[in-house]
Amino acid sequence: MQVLAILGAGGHGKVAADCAELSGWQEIHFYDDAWPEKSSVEHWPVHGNSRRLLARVGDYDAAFVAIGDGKRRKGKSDELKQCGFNLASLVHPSAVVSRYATLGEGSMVVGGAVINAFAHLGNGCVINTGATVGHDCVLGFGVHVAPGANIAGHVVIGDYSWIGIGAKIIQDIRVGADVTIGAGATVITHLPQGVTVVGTPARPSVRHQ
Ligand SMILES: CC(=O)SCCNC(=O)CCNC(=O)[C@H](O)C(C)(C)COP(=O)(O)OP(=O)(O)OC[C@H]1O[C@@H](n2cnc3c(N)ncnc32)[C@H](O)[C@@H]1OP(=O)(O)O
Repeated sequence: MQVLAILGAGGHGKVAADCAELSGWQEIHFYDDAWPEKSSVEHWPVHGNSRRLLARVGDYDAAFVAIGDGKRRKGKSDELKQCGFNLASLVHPSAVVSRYATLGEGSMVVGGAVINAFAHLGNGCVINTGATVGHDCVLGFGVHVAPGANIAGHVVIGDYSWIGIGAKIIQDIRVGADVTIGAGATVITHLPQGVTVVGTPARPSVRHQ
């Protein structure tokens, strides 16, 4: 029996469990640092917090970190690896991942997403529902491409950047690390590290009083 531990019993964890079951994992055990207050998620019991999980490396074929924040996801993934866990990558059966693409460990590709030929994704990336990643793209660690976002060919995206729901990035664009692209934005210029952009064409977000 193939048993997977999922750390993070929130909405992202539920999607991960669904992807895992549909892709052949036979048993899912959740862990969450809100345990014991949080004792279950839907019909899945929560078996402990991350400290408990670290002590149970021999009980699992692999672990998956389902924490939305990319930096926390990376931190917890590193801890698990150092303790000897294999990190699973999860691909929903309705997603299409080119045989010529590479997907880093601890990543998840959700239903209806497409990753095209010669795209290379770092560890801990999330390609969410119906998102597309074009040919020859390079995504760093912990990049989240939210549902329905589209990334054209030859785009480079730095570590931990967040591509908002329904956003578009045209071809050959370079997006720095820690960038946030707002929902529905259209990115047509290179973006420096740490910026938040919104709108079409995407511009730095400014709050008006
Ligand atoms: C399965 C899942 O659920 S995955 C989750 C998917 N969710 C997402 O992708 C969410 C993406 N997040 C957003 O779009 C957010 O609005 C953010 C990150 C852009 C907000 O960034 P902030 O810098 O905090 O923006 P803030 O809220 O201060 O707004 C600043 C200005 O930008 C505007 N703004 C914010 N978001 C957007 C947007 N997506 N498009 C256009 N304008 C926007 C605001 O209206 C405001 O303008 P105003 O002062 O004239 O009203």
